[in-house]
Amino acid sequence: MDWRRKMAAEPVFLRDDVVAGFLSYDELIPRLEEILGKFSRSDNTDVVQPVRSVIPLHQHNGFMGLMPAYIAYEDLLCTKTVAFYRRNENLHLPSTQATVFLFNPACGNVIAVMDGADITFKRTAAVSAISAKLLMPAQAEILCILGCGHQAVSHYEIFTKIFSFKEVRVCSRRLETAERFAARVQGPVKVFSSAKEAVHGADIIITVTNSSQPVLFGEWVKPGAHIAAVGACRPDWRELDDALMRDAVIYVDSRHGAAVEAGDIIQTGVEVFAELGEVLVGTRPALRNKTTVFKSLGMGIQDAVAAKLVFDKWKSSQ
Ligand SMILES: NC(=O)C1=CN([C@@H]2O[C@H](COP(=O)(O)OP(=O)(O)OC[C@H]3O[C@@H](n4cnc5c(N)ncnc54)[C@H](O)[C@@H]3O)[C@@H](O)[C@H]2O)C=CC1
Ligand SMILES: O=C([O-])C1=[NH+]CCC1
Repeated sequence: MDWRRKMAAEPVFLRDDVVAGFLSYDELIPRLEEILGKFSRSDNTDVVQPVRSVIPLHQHNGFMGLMPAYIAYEDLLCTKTVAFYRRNENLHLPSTQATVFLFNPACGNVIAVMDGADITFKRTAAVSAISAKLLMPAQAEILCILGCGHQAVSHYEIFTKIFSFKEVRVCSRRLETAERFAARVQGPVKVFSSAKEAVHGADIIITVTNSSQPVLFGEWVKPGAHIAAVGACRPDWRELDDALMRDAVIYVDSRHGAAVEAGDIIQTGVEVFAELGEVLVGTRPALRNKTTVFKSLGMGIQDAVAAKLVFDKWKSSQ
């Protein structure tokens, strides 16, 4: 055969239900803690992840991001493409459309293509849960989730699985979305029509909206609360107001990512106190007694470790 036509083995394609079946929070959380810690070490050379490159698709009210990552000590090479379309909400399609590619790092050929929806939902919620483990008040009784879409579901799942709250509250832009959410999830939840009332007295607040304007205001927030701010991942999008950003201690997943993408940080000019990984490895403290914000943007290394868990499970099932 002509050497120029020689092909590597065909990649396997793993559908969303297959990926979901192989991805558990119990395995994901320790892997995420490990990789976040390694990423944030000052002597890190092993975990390579450029800031996501993004193409805005103004005509469709969306954007597409490319999220490559290489984890040298595991020889793990991965890329996710992720698109986010606000309009999909009205079309009853997931707003996030993601595909994960795993490569053979020795030759560059693709070994697996996976639907990336479940990976994106679960790893994002798992990282928020890690932030809460480190930063929420010791006696956290009330959890409030603002936004009732796909991320809200995975966040509800993991937060109610690993913590016990006296009360879980939700509020979305439309009351019927919050009511649909409450009917869908397994477990108690109180639906609110006002965000201000929903967050009153909450110890932990998760913002998972597709809003580009603040949905959470400092004057509503109980001092000492922890906020996991998951939406607003564009430099011109906001979820939190200036007062909250200025009063809180700010943690991020990646300082570089935050400086380029986090509207809440860029527009207020506040200083980042620490990366979550720095807290995990003990080089920066977890200031649990202060009001804390974890500004999450999502990282390619999170997708990479999740995809490896899925691929290894799939391989051993063959
Ligand atoms: N940090 C990370 O790693 C990731 C962040 N995201 C971001 O998370 C956000 C949520 O994603 P999905 O749940 O997939 O989107 P989705 O479209 O499924 O849900 C968004 C929800 O926000 C609600 N909402 C919009 N404006 C609101 C307001 N003012 N108050 C309360 N609720 C409001 C909508 O009604 C909807 O229920 C998006 O901004 C997305 O870009 C998504 C993936 C990963
Ligand atoms: O990390 C991720 O997959 C995303 N962050 C914002 C939109 C999608």
